[in-house]
Amino acid sequence: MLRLVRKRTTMTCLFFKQSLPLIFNFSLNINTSHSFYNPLLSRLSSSFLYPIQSPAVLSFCSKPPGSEVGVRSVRSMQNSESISYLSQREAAEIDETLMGPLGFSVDQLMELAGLSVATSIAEVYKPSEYKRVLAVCGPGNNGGDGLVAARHLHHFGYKPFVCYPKRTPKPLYSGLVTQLESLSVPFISVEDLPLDLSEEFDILLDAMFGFSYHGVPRPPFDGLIQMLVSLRNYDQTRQKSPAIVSVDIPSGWHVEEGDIGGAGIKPDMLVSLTAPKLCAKKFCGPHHFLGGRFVPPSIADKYKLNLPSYPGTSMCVRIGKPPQIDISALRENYISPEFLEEQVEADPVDQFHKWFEEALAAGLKEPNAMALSTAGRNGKPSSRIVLLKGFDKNGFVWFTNYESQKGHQLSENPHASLLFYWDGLNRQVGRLLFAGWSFKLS
Ligand SMILES: NC(=O)C1=CN([C@@H]2O[C@H](COP(=O)(O)OP(=O)(O)OC[C@H]3O[C@@H](n4cnc5c(N)ncnc54)[C@H](OP(=O)(O)O)[C@@H]3O)[C@@H](O)[C@H]2O)[C@H](O)CC1
Ligand SMILES: [K+]
Repeated sequence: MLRLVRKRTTMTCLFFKQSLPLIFNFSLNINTSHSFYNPLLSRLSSSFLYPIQSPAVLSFCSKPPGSEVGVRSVRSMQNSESISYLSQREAAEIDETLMGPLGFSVDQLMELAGLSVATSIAEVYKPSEYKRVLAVCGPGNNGGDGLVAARHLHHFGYKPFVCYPKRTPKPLYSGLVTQLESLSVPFISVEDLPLDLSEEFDILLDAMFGFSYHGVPRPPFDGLIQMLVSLRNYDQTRQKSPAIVSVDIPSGWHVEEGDIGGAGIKPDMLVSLTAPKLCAKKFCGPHHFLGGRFVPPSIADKYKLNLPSYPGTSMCVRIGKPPQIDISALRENYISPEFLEEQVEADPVDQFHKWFEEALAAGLKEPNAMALSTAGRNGKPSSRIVLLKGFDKNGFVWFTNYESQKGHQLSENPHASLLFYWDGLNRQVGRLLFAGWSFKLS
């Protein structure tokens, strides 16, 4: 039974299962991760190939043209040549102004600085691959930033460890330590650190010294800096060595001149705070970020700061171009809970419902976005992202325009495929195959 009722911009497609029982085919394929092994996948696929038992009505209606969700603006590239750099004196002066006439407290600024560091790390190093973070914290505020960052990283799903050999007996610092202890973040003494840090950690957070560093490093920081230096050279051929992330200044570098002598730490990531210091011009690692989103216009004007603007609600912004990426090396190592055959719902729609609830609960962005693939009479497939507007045992509903390519293709060829990609749940869920569409326009 095929019914077509036309209205200007909307279309509802209905499938009446009883009238087309032989050509209807509905399956749900599951691909969650590498832990989901193929034999099971193939059995599941075949077991799901059955007609829906209830009277099937699959409908989809259209949105008027122009009502599509707006395209998000793409973050513009920042030219690192035009960025402002601060001298050591200017950095200290800005700090004093912020915490004097401008009414900030050190706790506040440190919290924002540490959060920026944690979010910068999360932008580049996913906890699925870079879980174990050792924060090496110094005696001053740079060390405090490291303690704050470690706490946020814990909440972001990383496993932080802290080496904090010269503790500052001020309430701010002891509070930060207590907060980490309450999260069971382990503190490791210098003596207990493994000789080869690369065995035990995926990220080394260098929060030893910031813009007040001077002279040559005193013990135990001389040794700690050497551990980071010996660990990492750019030409190293290890499969994977820990990423070194420096807070504000690579520790041991001259604040203005940089790595004098060239034997210092070579971080993979530098998170400059407020504005990059002069030494950051010498930074040639792949990831330079700016954090400390608290600079008021009076400071920016006074120091003629030319800094990239932070996108949206982000606490960090990349400076300069992202490194060239080897597309063939782009790969996540997914770790997902085991998924066994006996856990699968008998009805694929029930299974989908369960997963959709999980995707909603996980707070994923637009979990109802799905790739719809169709092919017209000529058999050439085309895919696009559409939004699921509802589903039940009768089918899945989305909006389309009757005059659109997909509208034409579906009217010529009723076969379609839906695919949901739920990143964050490590789940590429569901290929839903339909056949036997009929169209009702409303
Ligand atoms: N406005 C901002 O951007 C904010 C940045 N923050 C962070 O604060 C640091 C600057 O913090 P500060 O406490 O002024 O300085 P440092 O963290 O660099 O360290 C000072 C301590 O280090 C000792 N020190 C200095 N040189 C050496 C050395 N060669 N060997 C051993 N120890 C050294 C110093 O001791 P001294 O006795 O030598 O004075 C201090 O104990 C900035 O870079 C940001 O990371 C804030 O968190 C928020 C605002
Ligand atoms: K540092």
